[in-house]
Amino acid sequence: MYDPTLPFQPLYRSLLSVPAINRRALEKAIALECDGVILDLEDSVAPEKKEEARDNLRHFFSEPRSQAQRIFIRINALTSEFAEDDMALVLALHPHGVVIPKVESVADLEKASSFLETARADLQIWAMMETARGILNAGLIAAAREGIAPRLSGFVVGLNDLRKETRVLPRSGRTYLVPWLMQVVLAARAHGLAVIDSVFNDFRDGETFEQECIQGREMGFDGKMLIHPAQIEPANRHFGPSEAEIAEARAIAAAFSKPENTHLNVINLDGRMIERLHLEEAEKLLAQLQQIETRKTSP
Ligand SMILES: CC(C)(COP(=O)(O)OP(=O)(O)OC[C@H]1O[C@@H](n2cnc3c(N)ncnc32)[C@H](O)[C@@H]1OP(=O)(O)O)[C@@H](O)C(=O)NCCC(=O)NCCSC(=O)C[C@H](O)C(=O)O
Ligand SMILES: [Mg+2]
Repeated sequence: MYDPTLPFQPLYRSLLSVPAINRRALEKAIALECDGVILDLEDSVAPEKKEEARDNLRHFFSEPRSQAQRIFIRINALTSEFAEDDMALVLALHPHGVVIPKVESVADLEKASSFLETARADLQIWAMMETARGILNAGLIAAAREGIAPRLSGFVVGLNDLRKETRVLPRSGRTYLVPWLMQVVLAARAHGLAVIDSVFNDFRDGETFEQECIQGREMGFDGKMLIHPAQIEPANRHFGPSEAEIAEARAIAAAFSKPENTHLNVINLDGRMIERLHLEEAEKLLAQLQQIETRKTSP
């Protein structure tokens, strides 16, 4: 069963992007059931509105808000004239993490880390994987977590930028993009990062969105970056454990807890070979379920 001693793994099923310039959306975001919000200072804010958007975030952080949501700030590109002021804001507001757009190299992470030298150790860096160079270097970038960028905690794919640069057309099933998506997942998993699938722009097309969530989950993503509140419920559903997975995890945990199986590493469960690695997976899934249940009841 659920073991409270397992390390705390935050939920990242649904990360909603909220334009920092949109006060109404910022107000609404607090009460939404997404696992996290990405307060966006980059693409959704016009250049002349950046300072007003930063002011909105100062106000947002001064208000009481849900402890259940992870809060990220997406800054402008490190090469832009806005990055320094954005990072100063991040230092002042202490979100859970800062999302760096268009990360292409380890040097980008070094630069981001240097801005945050005086920040609390738990302030995370998340990197957007959304350029051709970024995807090519995904393994090296992820490995920086074990070297010069220990704050690095997650990747978020950005397909709008990646499609623009590579000219891959938006087609059903994301056929030509799948190898690059899998490269990002592989790099993230090799170095213990969370990994989040890209936004889906047609927020009124719920059916295709659900298919993309199913695909993202099958590819190994932890969750999806979202642009609209209507996408939260399906993302939470598809990136959370299904009824069948819960039943299976419980059956595996129950089987290994039987006295006759205590000293066995491999057992026969209804005609299938089950090993202790499956028990670890089952325990992780049940821990995630427990967190989801707790979220429903916590303010
Ligand atoms: C896309 C939108 C501009 C649509 O907004 P709107 O026209 O207001 O839609 P609705 O009328 O359907 O909205 C219904 C209510 O929901 C609120 N709302 C909408 N979106 C959000 C949101 N993101 N967060 C919180 N609340 C939201 C509206 O205010 C309405 O409320 P009410 O007034 O009570 O009825 C809009 O959805 C939007 O701006 N979305 C986010 C855009 C964004 O953040 N873009 C940047 C991230 S995308 C990205 O990162 C791409 C990546 O870099 C890449 O390369 O791929
Ligand atoms: Mg982008």
